[in-house]
This record gives sequence, structure tokens and C-alpha cells, in this order.
Amino acid sequence: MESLKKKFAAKALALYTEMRAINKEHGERKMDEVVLRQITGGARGIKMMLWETSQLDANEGIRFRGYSIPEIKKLLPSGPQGEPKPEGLFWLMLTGEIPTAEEVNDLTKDWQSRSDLPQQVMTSLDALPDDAHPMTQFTIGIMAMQSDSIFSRRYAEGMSKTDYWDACYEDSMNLIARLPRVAAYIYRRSFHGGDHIPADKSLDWAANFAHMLGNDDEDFRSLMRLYLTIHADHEGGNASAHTVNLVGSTLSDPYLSFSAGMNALAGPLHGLANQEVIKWIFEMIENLGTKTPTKEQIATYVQETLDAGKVIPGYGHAVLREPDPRFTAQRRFAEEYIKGSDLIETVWKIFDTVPPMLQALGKVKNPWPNVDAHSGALLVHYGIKEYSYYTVLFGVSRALGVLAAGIWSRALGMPLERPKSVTSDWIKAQLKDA
Ligand SMILES: CC(=O)SCCNC(=O)CCNC(=O)[C@H](O)C(C)(C)COP(=O)(O)OP(=O)(O)OC[C@H]1O[C@@H](n2cnc3c(N)ncnc32)[C@H](O)[C@@H]1OP(=O)(O)O
Ligand SMILES: O=C([O-])CC(=O)C(=O)O
Repeated sequence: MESLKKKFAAKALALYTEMRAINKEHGERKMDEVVLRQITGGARGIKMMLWETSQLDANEGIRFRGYSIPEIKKLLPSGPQGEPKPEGLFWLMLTGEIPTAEEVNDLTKDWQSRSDLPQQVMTSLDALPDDAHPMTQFTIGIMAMQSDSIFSRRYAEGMSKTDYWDACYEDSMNLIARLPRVAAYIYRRSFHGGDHIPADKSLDWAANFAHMLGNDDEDFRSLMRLYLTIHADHEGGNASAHTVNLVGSTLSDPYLSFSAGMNALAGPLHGLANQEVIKWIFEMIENLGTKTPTKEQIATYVQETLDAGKVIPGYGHAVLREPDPRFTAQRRFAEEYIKGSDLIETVWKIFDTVPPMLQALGKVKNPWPNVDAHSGALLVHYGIKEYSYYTVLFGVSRALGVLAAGIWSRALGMPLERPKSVTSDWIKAQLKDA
């Protein structure tokens, strides 16, 4: 994919030079202030990372290179039903430019040419029990390919710093190309008795993934294009992206850093919330004995969950303070493509019920739904009912953002990340001095 690589190289060199000059001239300029609550409260809001690919606004939600989700849906080259192709988003995140349909097709072909899996991936996965959690399988599948890392090999051979981004680009492209195959292999071995479906090279990245999962419905392909686009990036501070960034800053290669990030995504307060949402809804339906619960019944169940000291999965967010536009995009998709689904109606009734209840607690900073509140119900509709698999789909998408950002980090010569920690005694001493 020489045109993408060349375009990126030109942009990256220019920004590298500009940032060096900015750093030199303004390096001591204050950009933020930290209060005690941030030190003890998960570093919320502290500005401490450069992340080119996207930025989050608490009220508007994510913007990829300045473009909101509705704008992305309108502007990026799309599949036959108009849903954006994730290839286009990757291009945008690397270059800052909306690609042409031809550029996106070329990228699809490039990824196809890189997508064959080395045998050790299948051998490693087959050595695991079928019921190993799909996210555990996913990180093991990724790690099984690490011996192919171009970055690691070239580093061992004495690669110059100025070539880091190039090796990182090649690893990232290979990894992204292969991930749908790894993920589909996990799905089919875990839930379809190892009945694997070969890739269809006539299809784009998302549609081919849908095909290998076992569903060639055009609507499901569209869902996968949308899903893999909107989950791709959420600026740098979220737990999976930050992990990839931190690990990558040690010059661990993209396989090592991405698999580390996937272990962060596998936590229930982060990406695993998508499985927790549908599990919670299924349990509610079973408890209430109806597939069409009323809002009153839902409210009672929400209260029981809160009384048991648990969170309502799919609600709340560390940064967002309005409904997540990724939730809204999925709702619009359901309104357009899906009629008469009790499960989706239930998701919408939960949306009408939960926010005032969380607000009434007086401590929840964002009572609104996040991306995970909707995705499971869409997947169930298209036959992906095995919810322990959902975070793998999220992970395949997240690769686009964090690996594009990783290429940027190496191109910009970002150093080892190493923030400061303090002890409680240090905090108490500061307060005493003050
Ligand atoms: C892709 C993603 O990662 S999106 C997030 C996916 N995660 C979820 O959906 C899990 C449910 N949500 C949550 O647990 C939280 O809202 C998080 C983890 C997303 C954000 O956490 P925070 O930034 O700490 O939220 P916030 O400052 O509002 O928390 C304040 C209090 O409200 C509680 N709270 C926040 N969200 C919820 C919720 N959905 N249900 C019940 N209580 C909640 C917190 O647990 C905390 O309680 P505590 O003071 O007793 O410990
Ligand atoms: O931004 C966050 O903290 C969590 C999130 O929604 C994501 O990573 O997609």
C-alpha cells in the first residue's frame, strides 16, 4: 500500500518537525493543573498524552480527525447500503484525509494480501479448551503471531530510530489484516464445533469477517461495517488505548502492545461491558418471565441490581456526559434495518428507565448509555447470541485506532511513558505544608 505509506510519511515528517519546534519553544508552558481528586480518582481528565487519531468531547462524543460519527457515516466510502467501510476510517486516522473509494478498495486488497495466518495461531488456539473465554483466546492468538514481528526483528538487527514507524506500520498492517481471521477462528471453534469458513477475497474487511463468522446477510455485513468503524478509537485515555500506548512506548512491538491493550479491554468496566449488558438483560427476562418487560418491571429490576451493590452495565462513562453518539448510531441502524425485535425494544425501554434512576443516586456523573448498551441486542438479532464473544468484536475494531495511533507515536519519536506516583504520606505532608 505504497500510497498510504507515502502519504503518512510526508505528514508524519512534517508534524515531527513542527512538534520538535513547538516543544523547544513552548516546552515549559502550563497546559493543565492537577487536583488531589484526580490523583486518587483514576487520573480523570489529566492531559498527559499525545493522540492524533481522535478526540473526545464530553457532550458531543468522539470525533475522528475532527469528524463526528454522523459526518463519518456521510463522508467515508461505504458498502452497498451506505454504511462506512472501516478501511476508510483507518486511512483517515493515519492521514487526516477522507480517502476516495479507490483508495479504500486498494487498502482492502492490501489487507487481503497480508491476511493468511501462520499455522502456530491455529495450533495455539486448538491447545486451549473450547470454553476458554474468547478474549483469552484472542490475546493468545495475537501473541502466537508475535514471532513474525518485523519491528522486533529489525530492532534486534540494529534498526535506526528513524525507521521505527516504518516497521511499526508493517506490523500493524499485518496484524489488522489477520485479526478477522483470528477472531472468526475463535468464534467457529468455540461455538460451531470447529466448522471453519474460508475467507472470501471478493469482500471488504468487515463483510469478509461477517462471512467467516457464518452470516452472509447483506444487513449483517452493513452492521459489521458500522460496528467495526464506531468502536475503533475513543481518544488515548481509555484503558485499552492507554495500555497499548504505554506498552508501545517501551518499544514493545505492535503484537505485544496490542495484546496488552486487549487484556484491558477484557475488563467489565471497559469492553467486557458489552457482554455484561446482554447477560444482565437475559437474566432480567428470565427473572421476570417475559420477553416484553414493562418500564415498571425494568425499574424494579434496575433497583434490585443497584441494591445488590452492582453497576448497571452499559450506563455511565468516565468522560462522556451525554448519551454516547455510538449508542445513537446503533439505535438508528436498528430503526432502519430491524423491525419487531422484543430485545431491541427492551434496550430502548431501558434507555427510558435507567438515566433518571442513576441520576437520583446523586453520585453518578453520567447517567446515560454508552456504546455497550446497544451492541449486544443487534448481534443477537443477526444470530451472534454467544455474548462471551462480543468483546472480541470490539477488540478487532479497536485495533484500527490504537495501531494507527501507535504508528503515529513511533513516527513522532514519542519517549518512554513514565508518569509520577505519590504515597498517601506525601499527600498528607503536602496538605500539612499548605
Ligand atoms: C467501552 C467502554 O469502556 S464504555 C464503559 C463501559 N462500562 C460500563 O458500562 C460499566 C458500568 N459503568 C460504570 O461502572 C462506570 O460508569 C464507568 C466505569 C464506566 C465510569 O466510572 P467513573 O468515571 O468512576 O464513574 P462516576 O464518576 O460516575 O462514578 C461515581 C459513582 O457512581 C457509580 N456509577 C457509575 N456508573 C454507574 C452505573 N452504570 N451503575 C451504577 N453505579 C454507577 C460508580 O460506581 C461510583 O460509585 P462509588 O462512588 O460508590 O464507587
Ligand atoms: O473512553 C473510555 O474511557 C471508554 C470508551 O468508551 C471506549 O474506550 O470506547
